[in-house]
Formats: sequence, C-alpha cells, structure tokens
Amino acid sequence: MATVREADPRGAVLAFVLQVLGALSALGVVLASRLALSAVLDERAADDPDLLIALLLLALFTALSGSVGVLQAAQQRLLGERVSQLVWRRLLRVTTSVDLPTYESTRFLQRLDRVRSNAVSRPVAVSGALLGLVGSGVGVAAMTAALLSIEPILVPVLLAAGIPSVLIARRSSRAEFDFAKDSTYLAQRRGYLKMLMSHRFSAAEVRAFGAGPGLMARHQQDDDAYLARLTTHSRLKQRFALLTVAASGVSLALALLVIVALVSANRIALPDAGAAAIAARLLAGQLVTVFRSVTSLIESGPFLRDLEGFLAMDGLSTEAGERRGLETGLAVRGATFSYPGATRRAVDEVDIDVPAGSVVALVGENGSGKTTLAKIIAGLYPAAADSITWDGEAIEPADLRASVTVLFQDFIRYQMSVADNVVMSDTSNPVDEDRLRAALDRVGVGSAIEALPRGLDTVLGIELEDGADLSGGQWQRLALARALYRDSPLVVLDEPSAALDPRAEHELFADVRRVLDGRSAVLISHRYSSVRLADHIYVMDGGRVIEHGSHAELVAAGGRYAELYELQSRTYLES
Ligand SMILES: Nc1ncnc2c1ncn2[C@@H]1O[C@H](COP(=O)(O)OP(=O)(O)OP(=O)(O)O)[C@@H](O)[C@H]1O
Repeated sequence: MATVREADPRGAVLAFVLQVLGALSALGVVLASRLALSAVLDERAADDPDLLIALLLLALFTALSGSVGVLQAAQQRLLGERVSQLVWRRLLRVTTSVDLPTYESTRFLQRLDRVRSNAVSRPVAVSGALLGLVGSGVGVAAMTAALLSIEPILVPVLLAAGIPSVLIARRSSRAEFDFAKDSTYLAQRRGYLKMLMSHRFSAAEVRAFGAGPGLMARHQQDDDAYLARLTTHSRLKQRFALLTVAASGVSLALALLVIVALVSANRIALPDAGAAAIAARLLAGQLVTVFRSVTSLIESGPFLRDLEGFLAMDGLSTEAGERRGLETGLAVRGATFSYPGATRRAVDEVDIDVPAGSVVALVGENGSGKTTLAKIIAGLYPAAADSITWDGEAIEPADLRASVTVLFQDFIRYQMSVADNVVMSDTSNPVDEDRLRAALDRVGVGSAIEALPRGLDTVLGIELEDGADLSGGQWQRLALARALYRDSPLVVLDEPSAALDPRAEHELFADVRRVLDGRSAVLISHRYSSVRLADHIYVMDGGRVIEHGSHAELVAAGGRYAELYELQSRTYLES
C-alpha cells in the first residue's frame, strides 16, 4: 500500500473513495429493492408515491453502481501504470548502479530475469488486490449489516465459505512462485532464441548460415517443455480455483435454502426474503472478490520478497566520483581478478605503468586477460586493495571511473541521434557543440556526419522513424569520438581499429598523439602496425605480463612479442 501511496497519493485516495462508493451503492440497491418489493407486494397503485420513490431509488443506485464500476476500472488502470513506473524506477536504479562484477554472476542474471519478468507486475496486482479488498471489505460489511437486520442466521452460512478459500490460497501461492522459479532458465532461453530470430542484429548471420530452421526447432522444443510444465501447473491451479468457487457456491445455495425455509415457516416476510436473496447474492460476489484479493496478496508474497531482496542488494555505487588530472602517471601493482565461479585468475599479479602523456599498448593472444585488465584500470572491476595508484596515491574506484574513459571492443550503437551517440560519455554536463564537432573531426567522421539528412540530429537505427545507419567503421569512429568527447586525462581503447580500413587506421594511429590531444592512453590491439607506435608495450599471457619494453627492445629480445610481430609481418608480406 505504501508503494501505491508513493506512486500516486491522490489517485490512491480517489480509488479508495470509488471502492467505498461502489460498495455503498450496492447496499443502496438492496435497500431500494426491499422498498420496491414491499410496495409491490402491498399491491400499491402504479402511481403510488412510495412505489415511485422506491423504483427511482432502485434505478439510481443501480446506475450509480454501474458508473462507479466504469470509473474504478479507469482509475485502477492509471494507478497500475504509476505503480509499475515507480517499481521500474527503483529496479533500474539498482541495475544501473550495481557493480560490474555482479553482472558476471549467473545467479544475479537469473534473478534479474525473474524480477524483470515477474516481480514487477506483482506490485501492480497487489495494488489492485488491496483496492479490491477495501471495496469488497466495505461491501461485505454493508451486506452483512443488511442481512443481520433481516435474518442473522444467513451471515455465518455465507462467511463460512471463506475458510476453505483462504486455506487453498496459501497452498496455491507457493505453487505459483515455485513454478516461476523453476521455469526461469527455460523462459530465458526461449527469450534469447526469440530475439535471435526476430532482431536485426542477428538477421544476416541467421540467413547466411541458414540457421533459421534449427533455431526454430530448438525454440519449439523449449515451447513444448514450457507448455508441458504450464499444463501441469494450470491443472493444479484449476483445482484450487474450482474448490474456492465450489465453497462459495455451496454457501450461497445454503443461504438461499435457509431463506426459503424461513419464508415457509413464516419467519420473514416476502419483501425481506427478496432483499435477503439479493443481499446474499451480492455478499457472495463480494466474498469472492475478498478471497480473490487475499489469494492474490498471499500469492504475491514470495515474488515481492524476491523483489524487495533484489532492491536492497549490496554493492551499489551511486557516488559520482571526482575527475582528477594526471600529473605523473598511473601505476598498477599486483592487480588480480577472477570471474565468479572461475577456477583460474583472468588477471594474475599484474604490474604496469602508464606515465602521463604516454601511449602504452597491451598485446597478447585471445583470452590472455587484456580486456579484464582494461576494466580494472577503468575502475570497473576491483583489483586487490591499493593495487592502483594515481600520481603516486591510492584512488577510490569512483574517482578512477570519473578520470578514465574506456572504449570497449563491443561498444554500444545507441539508437539515438548522432549528437547523443557522442555526448553519452558526459551526460552530467551541458552539451558542448564545439567539443562535439571537434571530437568528430578528430576521428575523421565529421564530413560523413554532415552528409546525413539531418546532420548531428540524424537518428541512427533504421528501426526508428527517419532513422539512418552507418557502416561498421563509421560506427567505430563515432564510438572513438564518444571516448574523446569526455574530458578525461586517460583513455583505454580496446581494439579501437578492428572495423577500420587500413587508410583510416593509418590516419588515426600514425598520428595517435594528435588524436589523443594530450591524453595518456592504454591501447589494446592485435594490429602490430598500431602497437609498434606505442611508447611501451606489455605482452600478456594467461593473465600475466610475460614481457614488456619498447617495440625495438621487444623485437630485439626475440621473445613472444617478436614471434607474434614476425608472424603478422610475414602474413602481410606473403599475401
Ligand atoms: N564474463 C566472464 N566470465 C568468466 N570468464 C570470463 C569472462 N570474460 C572473460 N573471461 C575469461 O577471462 C580470461 C581473460 O579474458 P579477456 O576478455 O580479458 O581476454 P582478452 O585478452 O581481452 O581476449 P581477446 O583478445 O580475445 O579480446 C579468458 O580466459 C576468458 O575466458
């Protein structure tokens, strides 16, 4: 209820008032029916004022009850949207501030998936159930009062229906959560296969490999497995629901039998019997809503606890960090990192130095630990305490993140305008258009952007209306411009030239110091033509640095670097 109040305080009050009004208008229907029946059975004339008033009241309360229902539906929908928005905001606050290693944990990813697809809809269901409970609670009280005034014995008969329903709801709730939990993996895999078969990013490869039918078959298998589980689960739920309905039907039938018996024994008059029958029917309806709401509340309990646990997760880092200038340089000493569940260290006791103003390269075979080290340097993965110093002093991870810019090899292609794609690296400051254009020009993509239909405002992503698209190399330059737009003294560039043509690569890296404009850089690359221009090169293998020095020193040493460099040069010369 607190979430509902926080999401929309006025809407919550309005919804509450409408629920009460709905219940009271139902009571009005019962009382007006009693009056009307009484007037009819007294054989009043058609123009008798008492009969006319009773009929008018009956029409009025019936209309009121119907209109309140319409308003309630609209109000609940709005309230549901507000509650959903609030819960999403809370969830996204966690997903955007939890530290990066958490995203490497399967347990977290599965929980996130479950919370995203299930728990978020629950608060909306709970808010609906709570309102339903308020309305039907008032309704039950009103109908009970009406029945008590007519014949008290009817009340316990109808209320007894609730006991089995509540007991059933408790068992049903556990079954629902267990079903969702056990199906998480299947749901994830089905979602992934659907995405592969229906997204643009995968469309070309799926066609080129003719992978469509194979993926469809796997998807069908998962669909069948899910359907089989769902069928078993639905049968169980059906049994629970039927038992609840049966309990309420039996109690309603009993109440009506009691009314008939009371009329036969002349214990109540016919108008009272008529009103009691209507009240009993309405009360049975209200009780079904009460039980349904209680069931929904009980059923949502485990999901809400799952969500609450997720929202209260540790390891959130929301502090902004302070950008530092780099005077002497960054030093890494004994940096070590293992991925969750991994048996081997991805980075193992690594020492490197990045003097201010220098370009340092990291090379090594696939899986040797370069990207992991880049994430450590950028403050995204924790290394052993104080293993990173900035100008000779220890630095907080948040400050490190604020001071280092990293361009990943799998950078994001934002479906936003060209300008947004660049300024995304510095959203906490106002857009600086001169800096934006300078960054684009520095990576040689300025004129290509000018040629787009709406220049900097062109939206990228043809999925969007009026969206344009760029080539792979142009996207990479745009990502480079994004890294350069951010005013930080150190940039880490992970495979920044993988998609560039030889001329573009030469233009950018032969003159890399002009492009960097005074920044220091850590360059990760498999292209030795770029790497050889670095001031210092570290060669990694199995998470460790196995050798380092300038290009000339490493070639002269005749070690791993010399071997890899020789291999690549020979490939070029021979081809
Ligand atoms: N998310 C992850 N979870 C578990 N292990 C991982 C993860 N990412 C990388 N690894 C492992 O860590 C090691 C280092 O990977 P890393 O990506 O740092 O290598 P790399 O040198 O950048 O490789 P490449 O040249 O292919 O980009 C590899 O053995 C890899 O299998």
